[in-house]
Amino acid sequence: MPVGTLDDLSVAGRRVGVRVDINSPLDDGGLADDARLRAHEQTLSELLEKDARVAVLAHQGRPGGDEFETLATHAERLDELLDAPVSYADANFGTAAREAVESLEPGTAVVLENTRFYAEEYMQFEPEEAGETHLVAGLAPALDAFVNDAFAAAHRSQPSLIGFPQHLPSYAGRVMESELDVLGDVEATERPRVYALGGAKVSDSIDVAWNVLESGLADQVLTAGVVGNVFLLADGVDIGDASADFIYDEGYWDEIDRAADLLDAHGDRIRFPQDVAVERDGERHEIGLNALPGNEGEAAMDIGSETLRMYKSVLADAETVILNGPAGVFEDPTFATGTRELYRAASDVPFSIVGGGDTAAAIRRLGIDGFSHISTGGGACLRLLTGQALPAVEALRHGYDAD
Ligand SMILES: Nc1ncnc2c1ncn2[C@@H]1O[C@H](COP(=O)(O)OP(=O)(O)O)[C@@H](O)[C@H]1O
Ligand SMILES: O=C(OP(=O)(O)O)[C@H](O)COP(=O)(O)O
Repeated sequence: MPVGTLDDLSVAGRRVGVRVDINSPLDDGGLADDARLRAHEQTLSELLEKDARVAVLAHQGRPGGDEFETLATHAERLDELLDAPVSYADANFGTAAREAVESLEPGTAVVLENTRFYAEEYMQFEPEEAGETHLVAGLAPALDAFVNDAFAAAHRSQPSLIGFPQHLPSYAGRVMESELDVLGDVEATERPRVYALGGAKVSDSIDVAWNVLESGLADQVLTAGVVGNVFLLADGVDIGDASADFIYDEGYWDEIDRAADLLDAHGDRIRFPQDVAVERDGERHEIGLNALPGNEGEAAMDIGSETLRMYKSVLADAETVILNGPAGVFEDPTFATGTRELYRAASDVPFSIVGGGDTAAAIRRLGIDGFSHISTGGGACLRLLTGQALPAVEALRHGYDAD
Protein backbone atom coordinates (compact mmCIF):
# COMPACT_ATOMS: atom_id res chain seq x y z
CA MET A 1 0.00 0.00 0.00
CA PRO A 2 1.56 3.35 -0.98
CA VAL A 3 2.12 6.00 1.68
CA GLY A 4 0.05 9.20 1.24
CA THR A 5 1.96 12.49 1.00
CA LEU A 6 1.17 16.17 1.54
CA ASP A 7 -0.15 16.18 -2.05
CA ASP A 8 -3.07 14.06 -0.79
CA LEU A 9 -3.94 16.27 2.18
CA SER A 10 -6.09 19.39 2.20
CA VAL A 11 -5.24 21.38 5.31
CA ALA A 12 -6.74 24.89 5.34
CA GLY A 13 -7.93 25.63 8.87
CA ARG A 14 -7.36 22.03 9.95
CA ARG A 15 -5.29 20.97 12.95
CA VAL A 16 -2.36 18.84 11.83
CA GLY A 17 -0.01 16.98 14.19
CA VAL A 18 3.46 16.84 12.60
CA ARG A 19 6.02 14.43 14.08
CA VAL A 20 9.51 15.71 13.21
CA ASP A 21 13.00 14.55 14.25
CA ILE A 22 14.80 17.61 15.60
CA ASN A 23 16.89 15.57 18.05
CA SER A 24 20.08 17.65 17.94
CA PRO A 25 23.48 18.02 19.58
CA LEU A 26 23.26 20.57 22.41
CA ASP A 27 25.80 23.04 23.66
CA ASP A 28 25.31 24.63 27.11
CA GLY A 29 21.61 23.79 26.80
CA GLY A 30 21.35 25.53 23.38
CA LEU A 31 21.39 23.94 19.93
CA ALA A 32 24.92 23.14 18.73
CA ASP A 33 23.63 22.33 15.24
CA ASP A 34 20.24 23.15 13.70
CA ALA A 35 20.57 21.00 10.55
CA ARG A 36 17.73 18.70 11.60
CA LEU A 37 15.41 21.67 12.21
CA ARG A 38 16.23 23.15 8.81
CA ALA A 39 15.53 19.78 7.17
CA HIS A 40 11.85 20.09 8.21
CA GLU A 41 11.43 23.69 7.01
CA GLN A 42 9.84 22.62 3.74
CA THR A 43 7.16 20.39 5.29
CA LEU A 44 6.26 22.91 8.00
CA SER A 45 6.27 25.94 5.64
CA GLU A 46 4.13 24.13 3.11
CA LEU A 47 1.49 23.29 5.73
CA LEU A 48 1.58 26.76 7.29
CA GLU A 49 1.37 28.54 3.92
CA LYS A 50 -1.78 26.50 3.27
CA ASP A 51 -3.21 27.80 6.57
CA ALA A 52 -2.91 24.61 8.60
CA ARG A 53 -2.84 24.87 12.39
CA VAL A 54 0.26 22.86 13.19
CA ALA A 55 1.15 20.95 16.39
CA VAL A 56 4.81 19.90 16.24
CA LEU A 57 5.73 16.70 18.10
CA ALA A 58 9.35 15.66 18.65
CA HIS A 59 11.85 14.10 21.05
CA GLN A 60 15.22 15.34 22.28
CA GLY A 61 17.81 12.97 23.76
CA ARG A 62 17.19 9.86 25.79
CA PRO A 63 15.84 9.68 29.38
CA GLY A 64 18.74 10.08 31.80
CA GLY A 65 21.11 11.26 29.07
CA ASP A 66 23.01 14.59 28.86
CA GLU A 67 20.90 15.83 25.97
CA PHE A 68 17.49 15.02 27.48
CA GLU A 69 16.07 18.54 27.37
CA THR A 70 12.93 20.57 26.83
CA LEU A 71 12.03 21.72 23.30
CA ALA A 72 11.76 25.43 24.25
CA THR A 73 15.00 26.29 22.39
CA HIS A 74 13.95 24.25 19.37
CA ALA A 75 10.66 26.19 19.25
CA GLU A 76 12.54 29.53 19.36
CA ARG A 77 14.79 28.43 16.51
CA LEU A 78 11.84 27.22 14.41
CA ASP A 79 10.17 30.59 15.00
CA GLU A 80 13.28 32.25 13.52
CA LEU A 81 13.55 29.82 10.60
CA LEU A 82 9.90 29.86 9.50
CA ASP A 83 7.92 32.81 8.19
CA ALA A 84 4.95 31.88 10.41
CA PRO A 85 4.76 32.36 14.19
CA VAL A 86 5.82 29.34 16.26
CA SER A 87 5.03 29.12 19.98
CA TYR A 88 5.94 26.52 22.61
CA ALA A 89 3.77 24.67 25.13
CA ASP A 90 5.29 22.62 27.95
CA ALA A 91 2.71 19.86 27.57
CA ASN A 92 2.32 16.72 25.42
CA PHE A 93 -1.27 15.66 25.99
CA GLY A 94 -4.07 16.43 28.43
CA THR A 95 -6.04 19.64 28.67
CA ALA A 96 -3.10 22.06 28.40
CA ALA A 97 -1.78 20.45 25.21
CA ARG A 98 -5.24 20.19 23.62
CA GLU A 99 -6.00 23.84 24.47
CA ALA A 100 -2.67 24.94 22.98
CA VAL A 101 -3.55 23.18 19.73
CA GLU A 102 -7.21 24.20 19.68
CA SER A 103 -6.38 27.88 20.18
CA LEU A 104 -3.97 28.02 17.20
CA GLU A 105 -4.82 30.51 14.44
CA PRO A 106 -4.63 29.15 10.87
CA GLY A 107 -1.04 29.44 9.58
CA THR A 108 0.56 29.21 13.05
CA ALA A 109 2.34 26.42 14.92
CA VAL A 110 2.99 25.26 18.46
CA VAL A 111 5.86 22.99 19.49
CA LEU A 112 4.66 20.60 22.19
CA GLU A 113 7.01 19.29 24.90
CA ASN A 114 9.68 16.60 24.37
CA THR A 115 7.59 13.45 23.82
CA ARG A 116 10.12 11.41 25.82
CA PHE A 117 9.30 13.38 29.00
CA TYR A 118 6.34 11.01 28.97
CA ALA A 119 7.46 7.52 30.06
CA GLU A 120 5.44 5.40 27.62
CA GLU A 121 7.10 7.19 24.71
CA TYR A 122 10.39 5.42 25.43
CA MET A 123 8.81 1.97 25.17
CA GLN A 124 8.16 -0.23 22.15
CA PHE A 125 4.56 -0.97 21.14
CA GLU A 126 2.50 -2.61 18.47
CA PRO A 127 0.58 0.10 16.54
CA GLU A 128 -2.81 -0.75 18.09
CA GLU A 129 -1.39 -0.50 21.64
CA ALA A 130 0.48 2.69 20.73
CA GLY A 131 -2.85 4.18 19.69
CA GLU A 132 -4.15 3.60 23.23
CA THR A 133 -1.28 5.27 25.08
CA HIS A 134 -2.06 8.46 27.00
CA LEU A 135 -0.07 10.66 24.65
CA VAL A 136 -1.76 9.45 21.48
CA ALA A 137 -5.28 8.87 22.84
CA GLY A 138 -5.10 12.19 24.74
CA LEU A 139 -3.88 14.38 21.88
CA ALA A 140 -5.56 12.77 18.85
CA PRO A 141 -9.01 14.32 19.60
CA ALA A 142 -7.46 17.80 19.16
CA LEU A 143 -6.12 16.88 15.68
CA ASP A 144 -7.71 16.39 12.25
CA ALA A 145 -4.72 14.74 10.54
CA PHE A 146 -1.22 13.44 11.25
CA VAL A 147 1.97 13.95 9.23
CA ASN A 148 5.07 11.93 9.98
CA ASP A 149 8.24 13.65 8.79
CA ALA A 150 10.54 12.02 11.39
CA PHE A 151 12.46 9.72 9.07
CA ALA A 152 15.47 9.59 11.41
CA ALA A 153 13.29 8.03 14.14
CA ALA A 154 11.19 5.84 11.82
CA HIS A 155 12.95 2.67 13.00
CA ARG A 156 11.46 3.17 16.49
CA SER A 157 8.06 1.71 17.51
CA GLN A 158 7.26 4.53 19.94
CA PRO A 159 3.73 5.93 20.43
CA SER A 160 4.20 9.33 18.78
CA LEU A 161 5.69 7.59 15.73
CA ILE A 162 3.24 4.75 15.18
CA GLY A 163 0.12 5.48 17.28
CA PHE A 164 -1.58 8.44 15.55
CA PRO A 165 -2.38 6.58 12.29
CA GLN A 166 -4.72 4.44 14.43
CA HIS A 167 -6.94 7.51 14.90
CA LEU A 168 -6.23 9.99 12.12
CA PRO A 169 -5.74 10.14 8.35
CA SER A 170 -1.94 10.10 8.15
CA TYR A 171 0.64 11.17 5.59
CA ALA A 172 4.39 11.30 4.99
CA GLY A 173 5.98 14.75 5.16
CA ARG A 174 8.48 15.95 2.55
CA VAL A 175 11.57 14.69 4.41
CA MET A 176 10.03 11.24 4.85
CA GLU A 177 8.86 11.21 1.24
CA SER A 178 12.24 12.10 -0.26
CA GLU A 179 14.15 9.68 2.02
CA LEU A 180 11.80 6.84 1.03
CA ASP A 181 12.06 7.78 -2.65
CA VAL A 182 15.85 7.62 -2.63
CA LEU A 183 16.56 4.89 -0.08
CA GLY A 184 13.52 2.68 -0.56
CA ASP A 185 14.70 1.20 -3.83
CA VAL A 186 18.37 0.49 -3.42
CA GLU A 187 18.10 -2.63 -5.63
CA ALA A 188 17.35 -0.34 -8.56
CA THR A 189 20.62 1.57 -8.29
CA GLU A 190 23.40 0.91 -10.81
CA ARG A 191 26.24 -1.54 -10.19
CA PRO A 192 28.99 -1.95 -9.19
CA ARG A 193 27.50 -0.99 -5.80
CA VAL A 194 29.95 -0.34 -2.96
CA TYR A 195 29.18 -0.05 0.78
CA ALA A 196 31.79 1.92 2.74
CA LEU A 197 31.35 1.21 6.45
CA GLY A 198 33.37 3.12 9.03
CA GLY A 199 32.72 4.76 12.39
CA ALA A 200 32.31 3.19 15.78
CA LYS A 201 28.90 1.42 15.73
CA VAL A 202 30.52 -1.93 15.02
CA SER A 203 27.51 -4.20 15.64
CA ASP A 204 25.26 -2.13 13.36
CA SER A 205 27.89 -2.05 10.61
CA ILE A 206 28.46 -5.78 10.77
CA ASP A 207 24.68 -6.33 10.58
CA VAL A 208 24.64 -4.19 7.46
CA ALA A 209 27.64 -6.00 5.97
CA TRP A 210 26.05 -9.41 6.60
CA ASN A 211 22.81 -8.34 5.10
CA VAL A 212 24.14 -6.71 1.94
CA LEU A 213 26.71 -9.44 1.26
CA GLU A 214 24.28 -12.33 1.85
CA SER A 215 21.54 -10.69 -0.22
CA GLY A 216 23.95 -9.85 -3.02
CA LEU A 217 23.20 -6.11 -2.75
CA ALA A 218 26.91 -5.30 -2.29
CA ASP A 219 29.61 -5.85 -4.90
CA GLN A 220 32.26 -4.61 -2.48
CA VAL A 221 32.33 -3.63 1.19
CA LEU A 222 35.09 -1.24 2.27
CA THR A 223 35.77 -1.09 6.01
CA ALA A 224 37.39 1.75 7.94
CA GLY A 225 37.35 3.37 11.39
CA VAL A 226 36.77 1.05 14.35
CA VAL A 227 34.88 -1.28 11.99
CA GLY A 228 38.06 -1.65 9.89
CA ASN A 229 40.09 -2.39 13.03
CA VAL A 230 37.65 -5.17 13.97
CA PHE A 231 38.09 -6.75 10.52
CA LEU A 232 41.88 -6.56 10.95
CA LEU A 233 41.58 -8.43 14.27
CA ALA A 234 39.21 -10.91 12.64
CA ASP A 235 41.83 -11.54 9.95
CA GLY A 236 44.37 -12.33 12.67
CA VAL A 237 46.32 -9.08 12.42
CA ASP A 238 47.89 -7.96 15.70
CA ILE A 239 46.76 -4.32 15.72
CA GLY A 240 48.42 -3.48 19.03
CA ASP A 241 47.06 -3.19 22.54
CA ALA A 242 45.66 0.33 22.33
CA SER A 243 43.30 -0.41 19.40
CA ALA A 244 42.38 -3.87 20.63
CA ASP A 245 41.63 -2.64 24.17
CA PHE A 246 39.28 0.00 22.75
CA ILE A 247 37.36 -2.72 20.90
CA TYR A 248 37.19 -5.02 23.93
CA ASP A 249 36.25 -2.13 26.25
CA GLU A 250 33.35 -1.23 23.98
CA GLY A 251 32.12 -4.85 24.29
CA TYR A 252 32.77 -5.77 20.66
CA TRP A 253 34.50 -9.10 21.41
CA ASP A 254 31.72 -11.11 19.71
CA GLU A 255 31.88 -8.86 16.69
CA ILE A 256 35.40 -10.07 15.93
CA ASP A 257 34.02 -13.61 15.53
CA ARG A 258 31.14 -12.35 13.38
CA ALA A 259 33.60 -10.41 11.22
CA ALA A 260 35.73 -13.58 10.89
CA ASP A 261 32.65 -15.57 9.77
CA LEU A 262 31.90 -12.87 7.24
CA LEU A 263 35.45 -13.01 5.91
CA ASP A 264 35.12 -16.81 5.54
CA ALA A 265 31.83 -16.52 3.70
CA HIS A 266 32.41 -13.39 1.59
CA GLY A 267 36.06 -12.40 1.99
CA ASP A 268 36.41 -11.85 -1.77
CA ARG A 269 34.07 -8.82 -1.52
CA ILE A 270 35.38 -7.31 1.74
CA ARG A 271 38.32 -4.90 1.88
CA PHE A 272 40.05 -3.91 5.08
CA PRO A 273 42.89 -1.49 5.83
CA GLN A 274 46.42 -2.25 4.64
CA ASP A 275 47.94 0.51 6.74
CA VAL A 276 46.80 2.75 9.59
CA ALA A 277 47.72 6.12 11.08
CA VAL A 278 48.81 6.45 14.72
CA GLU A 279 50.06 9.35 16.79
CA ARG A 280 53.83 9.34 17.34
CA ASP A 281 55.68 12.28 18.95
CA GLY A 282 52.55 14.38 18.52
CA GLU A 283 52.44 13.77 14.74
CA ARG A 284 50.57 11.52 12.33
CA HIS A 285 52.61 8.45 11.56
CA GLU A 286 51.51 5.74 9.11
CA ILE A 287 52.30 2.07 9.67
CA GLY A 288 51.87 -0.88 7.30
CA LEU A 289 50.28 -4.05 8.64
CA ASN A 290 53.65 -5.86 8.76
CA ALA A 291 55.00 -3.29 11.17
CA LEU A 292 51.94 -3.34 13.41
CA PRO A 293 52.62 -6.40 15.58
CA GLY A 294 54.05 -5.39 18.89
CA ASN A 295 53.01 -1.79 18.37
CA GLU A 296 52.21 -0.84 21.97
CA GLY A 297 50.24 2.14 23.16
CA GLU A 298 49.58 3.67 19.72
CA ALA A 299 45.95 3.35 18.66
CA ALA A 300 44.99 3.13 14.96
CA MET A 301 43.14 6.42 14.57
CA ASP A 302 42.74 6.58 10.78
CA ILE A 303 43.31 4.59 7.60
CA GLY A 304 46.65 5.16 5.86
CA SER A 305 47.60 6.24 2.30
CA GLU A 306 48.00 2.68 0.93
CA THR A 307 44.47 1.84 2.05
CA LEU A 308 43.17 5.10 0.60
CA ARG A 309 44.79 4.30 -2.75
CA MET A 310 43.09 0.88 -2.80
CA TYR A 311 39.68 2.24 -1.70
CA LYS A 312 39.83 5.09 -4.23
CA SER A 313 40.47 2.62 -7.04
CA VAL A 314 37.40 0.58 -6.00
CA LEU A 315 35.31 3.77 -5.87
CA ALA A 316 36.62 4.93 -9.26
CA ASP A 317 34.90 1.91 -10.84
CA ALA A 318 31.70 2.14 -8.76
CA GLU A 319 28.35 3.40 -10.07
CA THR A 320 26.73 3.54 -6.60
CA VAL A 321 28.25 4.06 -3.16
CA ILE A 322 26.51 3.90 0.21
CA LEU A 323 28.61 5.43 2.94
CA ASN A 324 28.18 5.32 6.71
CA GLY A 325 30.63 6.32 9.41
CA PRO A 326 33.89 8.26 9.30
CA ALA A 327 37.17 6.52 8.33
CA GLY A 328 38.98 7.78 11.42
CA VAL A 329 38.84 10.18 14.35
CA PHE A 330 37.94 13.07 12.01
CA GLU A 331 37.34 15.43 14.95
CA ASP A 332 41.15 15.63 15.28
CA PRO A 333 42.59 17.31 12.13
CA THR A 334 45.63 14.97 12.29
CA PHE A 335 43.34 12.02 11.67
CA ALA A 336 40.78 13.62 9.33
CA THR A 337 42.75 12.77 6.16
CA GLY A 338 41.25 9.31 5.64
CA THR A 339 37.68 10.56 6.06
CA ARG A 340 38.26 13.62 3.85
CA GLU A 341 39.89 11.66 1.01
CA LEU A 342 37.48 8.73 1.18
CA TYR A 343 34.42 11.01 1.22
CA ARG A 344 35.79 13.10 -1.67
CA ALA A 345 36.25 9.95 -3.75
CA ALA A 346 32.76 8.76 -2.77
CA SER A 347 31.21 12.10 -3.77
CA ASP A 348 32.62 11.57 -7.29
CA VAL A 349 30.75 8.26 -7.73
CA PRO A 350 27.74 8.83 -10.04
CA PHE A 351 25.21 7.92 -7.33
CA SER A 352 26.30 8.48 -3.72
CA ILE A 353 24.19 8.07 -0.58
CA VAL A 354 25.44 9.08 2.86
CA GLY A 355 23.80 8.27 6.21
CA GLY A 356 24.63 8.81 9.88
CA GLY A 357 24.68 11.72 12.32
CA ASP A 358 28.47 11.84 12.73
CA THR A 359 28.93 11.18 9.04
CA ALA A 360 26.79 14.21 8.14
CA ALA A 361 28.68 16.27 10.74
CA ALA A 362 32.01 15.16 9.20
CA ILE A 363 30.80 16.19 5.74
CA ARG A 364 29.87 19.63 7.00
CA ARG A 365 33.07 20.06 9.00
CA LEU A 366 35.30 18.93 6.12
CA GLY A 367 33.32 20.98 3.59
CA ILE A 368 32.69 18.14 1.12
CA ASP A 369 29.83 18.45 -1.33
CA GLY A 370 28.58 16.64 -4.40
CA PHE A 371 26.78 13.70 -2.76
CA SER A 372 23.56 12.62 -4.46
CA HIS A 373 21.70 12.23 -1.15
CA ILE A 374 22.62 12.99 2.45
CA SER A 375 20.15 11.16 4.67
CA THR A 376 18.80 12.82 7.82
CA GLY A 377 18.89 9.38 9.48
CA GLY A 378 21.56 7.03 10.76
CA GLY A 379 19.89 3.88 12.11
CA ALA A 380 16.76 4.41 10.00
CA CYS A 381 18.80 4.90 6.83
CA LEU A 382 20.81 1.74 7.39
CA ARG A 383 17.70 -0.26 8.25
CA LEU A 384 16.09 0.76 4.97
CA LEU A 385 19.26 0.15 2.97
CA THR A 386 19.36 -3.42 4.18
CA GLY A 387 15.82 -3.99 2.98
CA GLN A 388 14.12 -3.98 6.41
CA ALA A 389 10.77 -2.32 7.11
CA LEU A 390 10.51 0.84 9.22
CA PRO A 391 7.70 0.61 11.82
CA ALA A 392 6.69 4.27 11.43
CA VAL A 393 6.37 3.86 7.67
CA GLU A 394 4.40 0.63 8.04
CA ALA A 395 2.08 2.47 10.44
CA LEU A 396 1.47 5.14 7.78
CA ARG A 397 0.83 2.43 5.18
CA HIS A 398 -1.60 0.31 7.20
CA GLY A 399 -2.90 2.51 10.02
CA TYR A 400 -6.01 4.58 9.43
CA ASP A 401 -9.26 3.07 8.41
CA ALA A 402 -12.00 5.69 8.05
CA ASP A 403 -14.68 3.01 8.52
N1 LIG B 1 39.88 4.43 14.41
C1 LIG B 1 39.01 4.98 15.26
N2 LIG B 1 39.20 4.90 16.59
C2 LIG B 1 38.29 5.47 17.47
N3 LIG B 1 37.18 6.13 17.07
C3 LIG B 1 36.97 6.24 15.75
C4 LIG B 1 37.85 5.67 14.78
N4 LIG B 1 37.34 5.95 13.55
C5 LIG B 1 36.20 6.64 13.74
N5 LIG B 1 35.96 6.83 15.06
C6 LIG B 1 34.87 7.57 15.70
O1 LIG B 1 33.61 7.11 15.24
C7 LIG B 1 32.64 8.11 15.59
C8 LIG B 1 31.49 8.10 14.61
O2 LIG B 1 30.99 6.82 14.43
P1 LIG B 1 29.41 6.49 14.29
O3 LIG B 1 28.71 7.00 15.50
O4 LIG B 1 29.36 5.04 13.98
O5 LIG B 1 28.99 7.34 13.00
P2 LIG B 1 27.51 7.76 12.52
O6 LIG B 1 26.89 8.62 13.62
O7 LIG B 1 27.73 8.54 11.27
O8 LIG B 1 26.75 6.47 12.31
C9 LIG B 1 33.40 9.43 15.56
O9 LIG B 1 33.24 10.07 16.80
C10 LIG B 1 34.86 9.03 15.31
O10 LIG B 1 35.80 9.76 16.10
O1 LIG C 1 19.20 10.57 16.28
C1 LIG C 1 18.48 9.63 15.94
O2 LIG C 1 18.91 8.51 15.31
P1 LIG C 1 20.43 8.29 14.70
O3 LIG C 1 21.42 8.40 15.87
O4 LIG C 1 20.36 6.89 14.13
O5 LIG C 1 20.66 9.36 13.65
C2 LIG C 1 16.98 9.67 16.12
O6 LIG C 1 16.58 10.92 16.68
C3 LIG C 1 16.51 8.51 16.98
O7 LIG C 1 16.98 8.70 18.30
P2 LIG C 1 17.18 7.41 19.25
O8 LIG C 1 18.32 6.59 18.65
O9 LIG C 1 17.50 7.99 20.61
O10 LIG C 1 15.88 6.64 19.23
